Amino acid sequence: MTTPIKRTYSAWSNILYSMRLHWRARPLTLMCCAVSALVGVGFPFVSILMPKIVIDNLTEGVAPSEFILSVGGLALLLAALSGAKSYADLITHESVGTISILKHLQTIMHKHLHMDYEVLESPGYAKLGEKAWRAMQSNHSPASNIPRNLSQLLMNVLGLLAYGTVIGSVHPLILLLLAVSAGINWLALARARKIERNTREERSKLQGRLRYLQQASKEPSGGKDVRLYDLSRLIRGLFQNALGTCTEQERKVATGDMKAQLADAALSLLRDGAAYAFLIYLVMHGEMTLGNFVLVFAAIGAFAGWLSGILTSSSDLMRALSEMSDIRDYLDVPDLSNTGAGHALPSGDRLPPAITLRNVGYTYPDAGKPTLSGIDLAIEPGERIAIVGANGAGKTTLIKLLCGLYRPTRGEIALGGVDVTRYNRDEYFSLFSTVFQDIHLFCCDIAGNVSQQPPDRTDDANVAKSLVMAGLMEKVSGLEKGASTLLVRRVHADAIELSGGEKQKLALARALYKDAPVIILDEPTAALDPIAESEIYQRYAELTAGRTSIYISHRLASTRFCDRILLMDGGRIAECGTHDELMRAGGKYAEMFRVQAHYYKDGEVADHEEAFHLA
Ligand SMILES: Nc1ncnc2c1ncn2[C@@H]1O[C@H](COP(=O)(O)OP(=O)(O)OP(=O)(O)O)[C@@H](O)[C@H]1O
Repeated sequence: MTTPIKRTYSAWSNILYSMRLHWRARPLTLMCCAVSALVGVGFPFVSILMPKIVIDNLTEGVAPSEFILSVGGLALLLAALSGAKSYADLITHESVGTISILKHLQTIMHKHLHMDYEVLESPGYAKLGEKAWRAMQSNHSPASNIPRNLSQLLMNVLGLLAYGTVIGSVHPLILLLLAVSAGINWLALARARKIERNTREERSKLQGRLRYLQQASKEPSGGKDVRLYDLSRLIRGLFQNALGTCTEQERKVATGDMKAQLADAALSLLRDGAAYAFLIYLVMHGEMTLGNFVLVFAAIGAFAGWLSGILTSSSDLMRALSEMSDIRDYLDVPDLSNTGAGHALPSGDRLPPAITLRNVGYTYPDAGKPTLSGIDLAIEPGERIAIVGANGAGKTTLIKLLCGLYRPTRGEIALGGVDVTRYNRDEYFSLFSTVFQDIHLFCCDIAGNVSQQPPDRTDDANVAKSLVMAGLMEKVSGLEKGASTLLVRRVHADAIELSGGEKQKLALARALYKDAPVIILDEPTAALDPIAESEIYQRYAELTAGRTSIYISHRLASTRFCDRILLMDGGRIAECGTHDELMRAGGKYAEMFRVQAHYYKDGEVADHEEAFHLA
């Protein structure tokens, strides 16, 4: 898997996407956006029309009833428009950003839960994520407010047209003056937006780093090292550095914005001054009525507002659309595996057919060289395989490939002769019960952590049986609420904490509960005490009965109860055979075994070995 590709979404595509999202969630918000735009022009227009009508009526000496009718009618219209605007603004304010954020959070959660693990883990996807999270920082972020941006833009355009018509009817020269100043303003704003665009990638990266350091400072798991190794100075230094660069970048953007605003203010002063002088000239020479003077005077003042409104709202819209692309890039990363209908899984027999690896290789995304290469292996149904090897030899990577979390970048893995990529991904996952080295507990009770299902779908008898087999029942039955005891204190105040070994037993119980035809255990006893470990060895045959099993361990002696041992070295299977065969071969396995055996007293080794033979 390579780094996810950044797509290009046109402005129209992002607008449609956003409108569709809001329309599906709450059509009223879009209607209110439209109302807000129309009333946003109508209300101020009627407001500046009113003084003209009052003056015209007075200077023309209309009848009092006609005066009251026209002015009263306008006053009522103003009240109605004001009410409509308040209501529309209330709805759009309250809903637009919130709808967008909630919808995206929901979609992202769904995406995270269902996407290919390989993509989820890839650095390229994490980079896309930084940008997307930045774009969704709050319900006020631009990308969350596209309908409001559009409404603002529409209002400003309509305002410009309406007021431009009024001003143009007096003298087109005034309009030309206003248009030229708008052009200059646009250039200043475009420059500011360019700075913002050019620094966005860097700012996202920096914010990602800041978030990581924040996280590192508060994670209890890392808190021990922070204190005992006095890491605080290092973390603070890195944080200060990132913060300094981040502030510098943000300042660049703010300075660009400020310059654009200053240019706008200076131009407005010049432009309005010149236009007002021209109006005064027209009135003094009798070329304009007093009523029209009042109207156009007010229109010119507001015209600048519509103009800068267009510039600001279109620039905000561009930014919002560009940030929307960041969100969609993140959401639209495609799955690589087959999530549709797949080849039917072999059924009937409980054991899955043979799993065959042919010349399998795997290179991590963005890694320079392959982690695994040239793996040829046929795992027979019901076979008990042990995988051993030095740190970083590729054992965990191999099992991630086997259980479908990764796709080989070379060669093929087949189940019953069928390339596993042809099976539906989730159906294929159902074949495997796994215990990985890093164990995650979920914020539900112990039973839920074992069954990985909601309470109504949890088989309590199976939970109890799995806990007994994993050696955790003694602990659980000693708890006041038994298997209903909650885990994860960060979420539940009355939750309990499990020790490292207890977590490992819980993970084993989880694997046993699932009861899949293939069980994969990656150093499942690393955190167990010697008695618990020995019990697992003795029960290994029972635990894996009727299943194909793969067992990774650094304690070579513990792998003797397996049918076959694979020794991995440098991403390849270097040796393969039974314990006796490998010892006779006198290769790396024999060397590693002797190094370990050396640390056991003869008697202990003998006891240990006896236990293995029982399995
Ligand atoms: N997500 C990853 N991205 C990039 N490289 C990785 C990733 N996971 C592991 N590696 C690299 O792949 C190599 C093999 O790792 P793997 O975890 O498969 O080794 P292992 O044999 O299980 O090691 P150990 O005995 O320490 O658990 C390591 O050198 C590691 O740096």
